[in-house]
Parts: sequence; structure tokens; C-alpha cells
Amino acid sequence: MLRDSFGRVATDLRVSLTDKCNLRCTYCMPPEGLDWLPNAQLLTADEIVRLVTIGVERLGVTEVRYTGGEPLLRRELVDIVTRTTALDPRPQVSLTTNGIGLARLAESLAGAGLDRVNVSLDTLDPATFKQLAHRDRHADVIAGLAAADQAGLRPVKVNAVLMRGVNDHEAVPLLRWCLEQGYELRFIEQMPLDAQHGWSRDDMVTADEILALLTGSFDLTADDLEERGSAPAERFLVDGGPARVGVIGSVTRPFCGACDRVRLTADGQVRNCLFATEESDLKTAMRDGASDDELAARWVAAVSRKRAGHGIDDPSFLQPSRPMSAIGG
Ligand SMILES: Nc1nc2c(ncn2[C@@H]2O[C@H](COP(=O)(O)OP(=O)(O)OP(=O)(O)O)[C@@H](O)[C@H]2O)c(=O)[nH]1
Ligand SMILES: C[S@@+](CC[C@H](N)C(=O)[O-])C[C@H]1O[C@@H](n2cnc3c(N)ncnc32)[C@H](O)[C@@H]1O
Ligand code: SF4
Ligand code: SF4
Repeated sequence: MLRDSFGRVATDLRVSLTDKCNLRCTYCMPPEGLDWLPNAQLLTADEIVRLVTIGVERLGVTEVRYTGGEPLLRRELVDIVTRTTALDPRPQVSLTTNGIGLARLAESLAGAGLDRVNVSLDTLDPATFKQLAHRDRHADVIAGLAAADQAGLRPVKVNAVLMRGVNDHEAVPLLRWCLEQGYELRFIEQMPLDAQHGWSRDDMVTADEILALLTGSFDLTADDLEERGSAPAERFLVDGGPARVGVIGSVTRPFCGACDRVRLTADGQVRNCLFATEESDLKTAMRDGASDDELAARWVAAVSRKRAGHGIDDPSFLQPSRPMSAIGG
């Protein structure tokens, strides 16, 4: 098992399939993009599946999330999903994506056994989308969401990061639209994980602010029907339910005490936390001929060193050197 020194057990493996992206969301990366990892450093599809298999068969991983960067840019995605859903015991397999290309791929992904998707959408306005993501692709995301729903990749969840003066006036319309479409919206507090190191606490729209924006228009009640467990999102029933909205207050309402996550970067590094400052290099070990037992032992050791939490409020807090897109959000 992947147990840390605080007794938390990691069962949710988040795998970054690439650090590349076709958007440039301001809270994530600069408009000019980043120096992407060279192809030779990326894990191959076979290497990804080998490590995921070790996680599932030997280390107790029960959920696999493919993310990035933008996972839909990875050509072998459908094959990787097919091979992941064929594992025994079968893990839950999901995708976090910006939705561009999902209109074309949703059916194949559902056919490969993908269980569900989370799609990022911060605005209903194409012009704001272009300002925020530096690309004119709003319509592609909307089409991707519809295709995911049509293909049965439900519940379709929508992730929105609110930014002061940019899209914070859209909290209510975004929720109204998601309710109409049958998508579950979650608002996310912005974290200090952007490549430009531009995050500031004053600019972050907090969970309290988000809830205040919503309660003017909706009746929100705590969702005690379903256990929150380790989920980042605090969920609320909207107008009595059954529809829900989530708030992911990573900074002001941290959920590290219940964390069950471990990450694998696109270049084969195990990260025991989103904010980890050290990594364990499984790619080099694997390419040097390490056995499955040896890789599993390295992985167990990496998780055992996990810290209690992200420490954003500690005076000694250091933003990780890798940005969110390279870690796997
Ligand atoms: N602090 C922290 N935030 C996380 C972590 N994982 C995800 N998040 C935040 O939650 C947001 C949504 O993540 P998703 O990939 O959609 O998945 P999720 O909400 O964690 O999971 P599901 O609800 O099960 O689909 C991310 O953009 C992050 O802001 C984590 O390990 N730590
Ligand atoms: C890094 S992205 C990777 C997957 C895909 N490209 C996407 O955007 O969904 C995963 C999630 O992280 C969120 N994210 C990116 N930068 C963030 C930040 N600085 N703080 C909080 N969430 C962030 C995005 O909004 C997205 O929902
Ligand atoms: S949040 Fe996702 S879509 Fe936006 S730039 Fe980062 S990786 Fe790309
Ligand atoms: S910040 Fe680290 S410890 Fe906290 S929930 Fe995220 S991955 Fe887990």
C-alpha cells in the first residue's frame, strides 16, 4: 500500500500524459507557452501502462485520472484508456481536460471504457475566453462538453477558476447554465502553481466569496447525503437538489488531512503532493532495467515521505519549481 507517515493511504493516481497544452490559461502558463519536455523524456504509452499496472495490481490504486497539460493531445490516449480499463481489479478511469477535441474523441473514449470527464470552462463569453486562455476556442469546449454528455461520460463535471475582475461576475450565470445542461459545476480557488509565479492572495477569489456570490441567487445547503471523503470539492445542494455545486477551496479550506492522491508526471516522476518539492524518478529506474518489485518499492518510499499538507500559509512556503501543467493538475 502507498501509506504515508500520517496514516493516509494513496489510492487515487493522477497521471499527466503530456505537459503540452493548446490553451494558455493565465492562472496556469504564460501566453508564449513553456519549454515543453523533449519527446525522449516523455514516458511511452507502454511505460505509462506498466507503471499504472504496478499501481493498480500491487499498490492498491483504485482510481486513475489522466490529466496534463492537455491529455487529449496525447495521440495514444484511447489505447492507454483501453489498457487501463482492462486491468484487474478494474480501476475507475477518468479524464480532466480543457475539452478541445472531445467532440471528436468522446465516443471512442467511452468505447475504451472511460468512466467520466471533468472539463474546464471558466466563462460563457467567447471574448472573455479568448482573453483568459489566449486562444479563440470557446465553441470547441462547449461542443466537447455536449459530446461527453452524449457519449455517457457522466457525471460531466465543469471546473471554473474565478479571477477577480475577469470572470467573477459570471459565477451565477455559469451555475445557471450548468444546471440547465445537467453538468456539475465546481468553482476552484486559484493556487500558486502558475509558471509565471503571478499568484497573489489578494487576487484570489476565495471559497467564502464564491458562496456569497451564489447565495444571492440560489438556496445552497450542505450536501450530507453523500460522504465527502477525500474529495477536494465541498458540495452543496442547489435549491433543495438533486443538482449540486462544488467549491474547491484548496487555499482557504484545505483538505490535505484526507488526501488520497499521488501523481505521476509525463516524464515518469512520482510526486507525493501537488506542492511536493522533491520527486522520485521511476522513468530512469525503469529504463535502467528495474523490475516491477523495485519500481513498486521506490514508489512506496516516495509516498512515505509525504508532508502533512501544502503549507501555503507557512512563512517558509516555496512554490514548486514545476508549474501545474507539468505536474498534472
Ligand atoms: N490542493 C489540491 N487541489 C487539488 C488536487 N487535485 C485536484 N485539485 C484541485 O481540484 C481541481 C479539480 O480537479 P479535477 O482534476 O477536476 O478532479 P477532482 O475534482 O479532484 O476529482 P473528482 O471530483 O473526483 O472528479 C483542480 O483544478 C485543483 O485545483 C490536490 O491533490 N490538491
Ligand atoms: C492543469 S489542468 C490539466 C487538465 C486540462 N488541461 C484542464 O485544463 O482541465 C487541471 C485543472 O487545473 C486547474 N488549474 C490550473 N492552474 C490552476 C491554478 N493555478 N490554481 C487552481 N487550479 C488550477 C484547471 O482549471 C483545470 O481544471
Ligand atoms: S489549465 Fe489546462 S487548459 Fe489551461 S493552460 Fe493549463 S493545462 Fe492548459
Ligand atoms: S496539496 Fe498535497 S497533501 Fe494537500 S490535497 Fe493536494 S496533494 Fe494532497
